[in-house]
Amino acid sequence: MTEDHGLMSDHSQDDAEEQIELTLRPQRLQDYIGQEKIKHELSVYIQAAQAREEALDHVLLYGPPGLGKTTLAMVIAHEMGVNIKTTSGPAIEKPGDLVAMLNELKPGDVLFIDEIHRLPKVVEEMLYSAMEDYYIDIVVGEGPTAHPVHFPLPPFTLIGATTRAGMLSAPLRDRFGIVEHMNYYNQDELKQIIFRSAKIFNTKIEDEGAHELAMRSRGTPRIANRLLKRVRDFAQVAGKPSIDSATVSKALDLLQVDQRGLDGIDRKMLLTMINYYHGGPVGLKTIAANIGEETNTIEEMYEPYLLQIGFISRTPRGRVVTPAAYQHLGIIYPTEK
Ligand SMILES: Nc1ncnc2c1ncn2[C@@H]1O[C@H](COP(=O)(O)OP(=O)(O)OP(=O)(O)O)[C@@H](O)[C@H]1O
Ligand SMILES: [Mg+2]
Repeated sequence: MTEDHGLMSDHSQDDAEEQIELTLRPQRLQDYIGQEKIKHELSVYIQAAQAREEALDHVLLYGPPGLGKTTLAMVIAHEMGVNIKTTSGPAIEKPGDLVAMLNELKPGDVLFIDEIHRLPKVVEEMLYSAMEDYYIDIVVGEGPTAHPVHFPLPPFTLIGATTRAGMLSAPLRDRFGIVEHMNYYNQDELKQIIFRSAKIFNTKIEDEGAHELAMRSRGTPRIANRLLKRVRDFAQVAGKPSIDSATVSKALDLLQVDQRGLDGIDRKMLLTMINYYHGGPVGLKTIAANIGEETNTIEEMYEPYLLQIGFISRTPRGRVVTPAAYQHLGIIYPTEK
């Protein structure tokens, strides 16, 4: 089978930024940093499927944005030695779009659907039989000439990515044999990712610089890589031969990314809860309305990290700001609430 990973099917892939993104992406499981439990499990399933000469079971990857779901899907295809076609839930508007994608699959190929929770219902329902028994039934023609056509598919692997598994309907979720929860990366893993990316960028970064950057990257490789690019610019303009921790601090202070990786919106959210609601409990909708963000954005992008580092907690009555967050923000925790 060829090495076409279907990358060219994405519209914006030809600009330089995207090219760098491609080189940044590890190709093999062994180059994929962190997520040890997931990698271990996948390597077993991949070896077993290969030995049986079968397609890998369908895989659902869920977790906050930027943790490497797309990258992992490509790694899986690469390890299986098959092609990957990539698309996303919102891009598949009608059943015909899905049929066109499925039609291109060869035995064992991977179909990657990002944001799979955003598939239209009719398309999702077609996936049920495609995933379970490798066929789809479509209706061809209209009115009196309309007739059903049974359309067999080659055995294939669907890899779905979503920010929250709870957003998938039960019938869809149940059809994934392998379900993996992606976790935030620890400092050490982020440092490794930063060193790896720096090497690809042909940039030198000192150990302390990488450490500082890792601390401010929200446990997220995509953020680490993005901040690395910006910090590199600052170091270059300042004429530094390598990125040191002072340069990282200075650049990220300017970018308003603080020492725990919180950005303006995180701080606005915490401060709103503290200043207007005595630190909570506050309902999600109230927070969203106050800071002018969608509830979804808060739930998928901001809240998981704040929960992870213990800056907020969830109670049945709403979100609560923790003493650790007060301390981080330099605000005295009210003794009486
Ligand atoms: N484990 C990893 N090791 C090395 N680099 C990684 C790893 N995970 C992600 N990256 C890098 O981080 C960036 C973001 O990864 P990717 O696009 O796969 O994230 P994602 O989880 O699919 O994000 P989203 O959920 O927003 O689509 C890429 O540049 C990728 O190379
Ligand atoms: Mg992605």
